[in-house]
Amino acid sequence: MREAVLKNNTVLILYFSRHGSVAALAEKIAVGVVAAGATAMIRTVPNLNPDFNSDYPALHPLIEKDELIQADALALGSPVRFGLMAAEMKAFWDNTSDLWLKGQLIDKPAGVFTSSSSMHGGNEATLLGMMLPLLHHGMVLLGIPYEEPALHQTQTGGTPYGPTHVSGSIATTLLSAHEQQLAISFGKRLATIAGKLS
Ligand SMILES: Cc1cc2nc3c(=O)[nH]c(=O)nc-3n(C[C@H](O)[C@H](O)[C@H](O)COP(=O)(O)O)c2cc1C
Repeated sequence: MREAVLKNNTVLILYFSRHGSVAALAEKIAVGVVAAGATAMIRTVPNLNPDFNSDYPALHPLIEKDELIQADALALGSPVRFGLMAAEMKAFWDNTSDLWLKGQLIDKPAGVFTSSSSMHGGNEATLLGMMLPLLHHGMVLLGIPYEEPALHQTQTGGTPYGPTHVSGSIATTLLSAHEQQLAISFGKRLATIAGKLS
């Protein structure tokens, strides 16, 4: 963290996760948010798949749109689904045109995170795609600067576009040390910039 936050801002960490990997990243981002002196509000979105057979019990409440308006910053997470964000998360954003019409998210800092099973399975493409609705809403996008040593060192996940986890073929939710470090650093940065902008 470069500077302390100026007041107790709230960072909304909004994610979808089927097997817990994205949820594990969300928890680490929250650690960074809290370390920077801000409040972490973790929320999820409803499952849409009728065949859904998750081994991950959702631990966090479903998002209410007012919470998105009230938050000072946003970290948005989804698993990679064929190189894109999950339909569940896309459906959430497809239902935000009322906020868009009123410009209610303009100038809020935001960033994105994801988990893929394979190293080159589309995690960066997914992160970039997740940024697009946030840009349409006028949000201020943040990634992870290369001053963070783990970004140079990682042999697992973690990108300048946002935190990632490579869960592997057995879909482990255990994050590597570098993945954890980058998620924490990202949370600190979101909280710090939110404090500067508010
Ligand atoms: C329908 C579907 C599509 C997927 N597409 C990809 C993909 O394109 N590339 C990849 O590496 N992993 C892909 N995966 C694997 C998930 O992204 C990966 O297991 C991720 O870690 C799951 O996150 P979660 O544990 O939070 O649900 C896909 C999984 C599903 C169910």
